[in-house]
This record gives sequence, structure tokens and C-alpha cells, in this order.
Amino acid sequence: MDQTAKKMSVAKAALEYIESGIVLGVGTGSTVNCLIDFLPSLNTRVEAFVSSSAATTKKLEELGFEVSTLNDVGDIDLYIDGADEATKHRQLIKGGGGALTREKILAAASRKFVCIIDDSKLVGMLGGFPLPIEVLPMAQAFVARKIVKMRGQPIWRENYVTDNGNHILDVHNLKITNPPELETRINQIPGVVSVGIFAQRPADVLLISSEQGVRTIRT
Ligand SMILES: O=C[C@H](O)[C@H](O)[C@H](O)COP(=O)(O)O
Repeated sequence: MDQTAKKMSVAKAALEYIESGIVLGVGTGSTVNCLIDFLPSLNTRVEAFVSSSAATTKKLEELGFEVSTLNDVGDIDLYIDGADEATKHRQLIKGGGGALTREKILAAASRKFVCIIDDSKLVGMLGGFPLPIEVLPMAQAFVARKIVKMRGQPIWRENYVTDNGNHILDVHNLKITNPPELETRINQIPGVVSVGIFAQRPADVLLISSEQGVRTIRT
């Protein structure tokens, strides 16, 4: 089973969580794109869609779905998104596709967050994947110096601008032994818009696809 097949199978498993009449938050990335491709064949009727990125909005609209803003709908019943890394405690690194800030807002506004990954992303400790941090462009060098003091190696994602007009630092070689604590510490650096550690609001349900099928870890 190749990685695309694993992404499709975990996306399909997430469809079971979509009930009629709900407000559905849709994440960003190749795994979520598989989910979006399944949506037209869904029998249940979603009341409203909220999107975490311009790319996801475009894909939903191309399939004929109307996309609402978070301000329009209030809270989200269910948020489905992928991740770059996940632990069995459902803590995540996200933002490989640069959408971390809007994803974090949607996750925080959701009653239930279902994260869909393939087994290559399940890790014992977060940090093997370079940690994305969205920063205000004028604070980029300042934040980078602060991160170096934390013993990380920040690399500017060149020629990339987020949907919010900001920059991304990808931080290599960080030992994330205490994810919620590091999430707070990085969030407190002036100029940081958000950090790709999702530990204070972890996923409620983690679906992991492998050769053996889809496994569920939940609260
Ligand atoms: O900014 C992007 C998101 O956090 C994605 O959920 C994450 O990068 C995983 O994407 P993919 O499903 O393409 O591996």
C-alpha cells in the first residue's frame, strides 16, 4: 500500500464522523484533499463549511461547496485535518503546508477535532519534523535569534508568504520534551503569530492508516 492509498483510506474513515446538519471545519494538505474529494459522494448534508486556507477554500468551491467564514457560523461541530507528526497522546506538529495559524483557530473553535495521518507520521517524541512558526515579517530575525537561544536552528522558508501575509521559520533540531510548555514559550515571543505545536488543544481523535487498516486513538 503506497502513501497515497494510506491517505485515501484514512480520509475515508473520517467520513463516518460527519453527521447531517453540522458545521464542518476543513483542514489543509494532501490528506485533507483526499477527504474533500470524497465529499461530493457523501449522503449526509453538511450545514456549513469553514476552511483553514485559501487552497482548501478553492478546492471546496471548485467542487461546488459554499464556504462560510468562522464569523458567520460561530463554533464548529467537527474539524478534520492532517498533521506532519503526531504522538499517541494526540499532540501534533502542523504547518508543513504553512496553514498553521488558521488551522489552530479552527481547532480551538471546534467541539471535536479528528486528525488523519498515515503511520509514517506517528512518532514517540515531536520534533523530527522541522517545527513551523508563523512570524510577522518585521520580526523574523528577532524571533530567529530567540529560537537559537532555545537551541533550535530556524530556517526561513524562502519565497513563501502565508495566507495572512506573514513568513514561516522552520525550526530544526528542537527537542520537544514538553510540548505544551514549549508551545507557550514560543507563543510568548513578540512577533510570533503562531507555532505549529498543537498540544494545548490536541486532537480528540487520531486516525492512523497503515497496511493493517485504520487504527483509532481517542480521549
Ligand atoms: O499547513 C499544513 C497542515 O498543517 C497539514 O495538515 C500538514 O502539513 C499535513 O499535510 P499533508 O496531509 O499534506 O501531509
